[in-house]
Amino acid sequence: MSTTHRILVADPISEAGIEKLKADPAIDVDVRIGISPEDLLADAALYHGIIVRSQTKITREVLEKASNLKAIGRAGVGVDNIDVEAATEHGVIVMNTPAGNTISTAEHAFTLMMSMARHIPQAHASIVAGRWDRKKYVGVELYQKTLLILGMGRIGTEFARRAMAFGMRVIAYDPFLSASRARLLSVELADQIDDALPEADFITMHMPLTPDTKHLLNRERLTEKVKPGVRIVNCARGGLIDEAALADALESGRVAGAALDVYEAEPPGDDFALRGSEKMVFTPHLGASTVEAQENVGTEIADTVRNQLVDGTVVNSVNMPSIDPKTLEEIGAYLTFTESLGRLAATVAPRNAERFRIEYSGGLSEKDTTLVTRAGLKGLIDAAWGDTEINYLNAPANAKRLGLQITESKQADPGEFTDLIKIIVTAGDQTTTVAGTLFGGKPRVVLINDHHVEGKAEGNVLIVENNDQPGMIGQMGSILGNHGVNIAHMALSRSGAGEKALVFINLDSTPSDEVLDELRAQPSILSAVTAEI
Ligand SMILES: NC(=O)C1=CN([C@@H]2O[C@H](COP(=O)(O)OP(=O)(O)OC[C@H]3O[C@@H](n4cnc5c(N)ncnc54)[C@H](O)[C@@H]3O)[C@@H](O)[C@H]2O)C=CC1
Ligand SMILES: O=C(O)CCC(=O)C(=O)O
Repeated sequence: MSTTHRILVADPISEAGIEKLKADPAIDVDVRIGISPEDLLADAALYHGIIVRSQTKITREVLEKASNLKAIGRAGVGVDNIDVEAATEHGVIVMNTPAGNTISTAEHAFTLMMSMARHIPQAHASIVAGRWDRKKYVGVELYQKTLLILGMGRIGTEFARRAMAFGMRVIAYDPFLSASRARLLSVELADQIDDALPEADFITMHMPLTPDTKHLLNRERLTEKVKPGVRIVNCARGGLIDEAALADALESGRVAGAALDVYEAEPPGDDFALRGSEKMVFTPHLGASTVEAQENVGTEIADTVRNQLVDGTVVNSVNMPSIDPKTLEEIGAYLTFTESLGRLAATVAPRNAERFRIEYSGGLSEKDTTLVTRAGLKGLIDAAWGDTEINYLNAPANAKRLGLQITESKQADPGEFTDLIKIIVTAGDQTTTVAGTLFGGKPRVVLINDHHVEGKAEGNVLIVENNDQPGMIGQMGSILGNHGVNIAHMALSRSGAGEKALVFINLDSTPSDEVLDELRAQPSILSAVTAEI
């Protein structure tokens, strides 16, 4: 029976995007534009997917109520209206449409720069008011001026192309931009923002708002570092500029003008210091508001959220590595198996694990194993801490919360296996190792601490450590048989004759505590643990 996935469209997206969802039999779509925060909280549990632009806030509170939610789609770039950390903790994938509005936003920012350079909005208003102010609105050319681009990503790059066509010298400041990429784009790369600020006649900002970028243009930079007479454009995020400091810098004349599409508070409140300034150009967050950009992001986000819910595909996620159907097929077989290994490790390891190390050898060492590691972690945390809410997405965040350190290593040489996955769990000075592989596609446990076994990594398992002496297998078999527990498969291992031995038993049912107590009471049985892996 096919499942229907219910998607809420909470903000306006293109009709084409909504039509795509409506036409899909696997999707049940609710279009509730402008849904109130109260209604969103009340109905959050109804939805598997939610699509937003920037109006609807997906808060931690909403995520706590949204017990069926799997995916949030943002028709646009910035995800500041979504509590991504809370989404990750709740195992909800957040995806956006990074490229769909790049051109529109770059064109809008460029338009703001030109309007500011030539006082277009002020001159227009003066005509509307019945004046003919030809002397008042003398502008400046862009030609041969120096432009500083702060944030040379998609939009910054498109802005640079347009600026060069106008004959501007372009400097880029972006800590993540390599020298070779800067050369390729024909821009000068600034190592330090403060070295570039005194050179720029124009500055444009194209980076996300993060704790590092908040008030990047702060009071000191706006009043002491920028070139006197600079003009500034911000079409990225409001908090990048200290608006109060900008108002003072405009007042003093250090900054000649500024053009904003984004604000510290949206919409700006009554206390908005810049509102009355003649040197300002404003638009109400219109960067992505074109027919083309909205068509792009609306259809793209509809596909992205639909594909995630229906096929498990992850693209353009801000909190999860991308996974396409081909990779999913390549590593899919290892996911459940590695989760089983994680559960097994939790069963054999002492409580309060502090470190989780996963080693890949052989063919797997060449693949993207991010999700496989998360699968192992999920199995361990679920079995050791009883956290059934754990999933591939929130496993690393939960490991951090539990104080569990994670390391991953890879080596090409697989030893005697084609692929080998080893999980090593450490608690204090105790270390537990389990390893497994796929034999002809069948999951097998091949190592438990220093015991080499060949156990089936599935279902109910019983692991018994005992002194190697005659009659032990019969003893275990009788205890299990007396309690009606049937053995499906058994694998034996011993360090050497008369030393310690390990028996890995697959059972048809879960043995009771009574069975385990009876086994543990045998003088030659050193330990007996059971798990459903
Ligand atoms: N006004 C509007 O309607 C729109 C605004 N935006 C905003 O524009 C911004 C840029 O968008 P894209 O170019 O698509 O993003 P992007 O991710 O392609 O580029 C952002 C760039 O900022 C750089 N960066 C990060 N931290 C930095 C720092 N501390 N200093 C300097 N550079 C830093 C990154 O390395 C990256 O190259 C985003 O904040 C986005 O939310 C995007 C679309 C529409
Ligand atoms: O949805 C919108 O119009 C806002 C676009 C935006 O700011 C973004 O994509 O980051």
